[in-house]
Amino acid sequence: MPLNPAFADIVELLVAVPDGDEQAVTAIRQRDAQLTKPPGSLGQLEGLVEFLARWQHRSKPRLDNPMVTIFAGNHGVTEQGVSAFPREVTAQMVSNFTNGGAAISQICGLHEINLRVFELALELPTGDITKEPALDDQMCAATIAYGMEAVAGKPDLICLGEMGIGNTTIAAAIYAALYGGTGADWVGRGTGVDDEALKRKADVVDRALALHKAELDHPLAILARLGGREICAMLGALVAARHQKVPVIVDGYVATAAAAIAHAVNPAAINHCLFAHVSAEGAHAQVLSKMGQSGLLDLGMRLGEGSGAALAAVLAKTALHLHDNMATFEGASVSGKSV
Ligand SMILES: Cc1cc2ncn([C@H]3O[C@H](COP(=O)(O)O)[C@@H](O)[C@H]3O)c2cc1C
Ligand SMILES: O=C(O)c1cccnc1
Repeated sequence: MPLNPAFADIVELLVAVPDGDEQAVTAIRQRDAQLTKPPGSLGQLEGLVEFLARWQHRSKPRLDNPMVTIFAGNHGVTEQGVSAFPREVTAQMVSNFTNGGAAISQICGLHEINLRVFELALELPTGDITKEPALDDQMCAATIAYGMEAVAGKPDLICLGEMGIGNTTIAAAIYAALYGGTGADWVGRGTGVDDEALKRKADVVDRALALHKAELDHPLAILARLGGREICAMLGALVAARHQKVPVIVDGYVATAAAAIAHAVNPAAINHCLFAHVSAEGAHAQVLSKMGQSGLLDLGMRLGEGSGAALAAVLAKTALHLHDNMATFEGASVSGKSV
């Protein structure tokens, strides 16, 4: 089927992505070589500073205004008994985020990271993907556009997180549609479903793929048929960030689905994204490897909410602090490398 013209703008933004700033990276490497440590000894922390410089297009990157965004949406597929928790929890957790009681609220509070929650029509769950499309193309495109607003406050780093009961099933369906295989290859326990519900999740993915198979011929068609509002909005935030020179840290199994859609349109569209961690959920490691990526951390986490991404941002803040504040060999009168 020809792609709906509603998606023309987003395709254009995903295809015409700006390159990173390699001069800024060179400046970082020059300063790093002067710092009082053996070259390379801070390992991936050095790479984090280069990542910030390359995608902020600044030889002196800043993290004065890092932001975690949580996009929240509800899913018709919860009718199929695919989550250990009821749908109402999505809205309840949105209150918990703003009241400070959620894990992500505490991580952000402790480390001075801004937290913004975007509620996406929680009273209007998407269509049950075993029976109908999740969203129509217009609504999908409009929600992608809405997600672009996330970069309006000029954050210097954006962490993509989500909340949506049922959305690990949705992410699994997207991965199965993009990469092939059956539901069983991609589903995991999400909020902690038992063996029976795990089988049900796999079956739900298989039935959804069978129902929509004639219309899964473009990554954005896959997103509309199978996706969720929060995944659409995360895609919008991701691509807007690239054009606004904002590096992105992608959270876990669910947030990665937005990056997978972008990658399927244009692999270079996710070059400004860092994948925070390998989630314990389902086949997250395989998804990352399909995109030629790996997770920075591997802590056995499977929460969502942007929690893994926020922890990666803490490491990025630390890495940048070291880069900015360590003494040079000359300044501290420490002898440089002798051989
Ligand atoms: C209290 C609570 C807090 C959460 N925070 C994130 N999630 C995570 O779990 C959900 C996905 O799992 P499933 O597909 O099994 O429903 C998402 O909302 C995700 O962000 C939570 C889930 C619960 C129950
Ligand atoms: O890794 C994730 O994003 C995840 C895992 C389980 C439940 N919700 C989210």
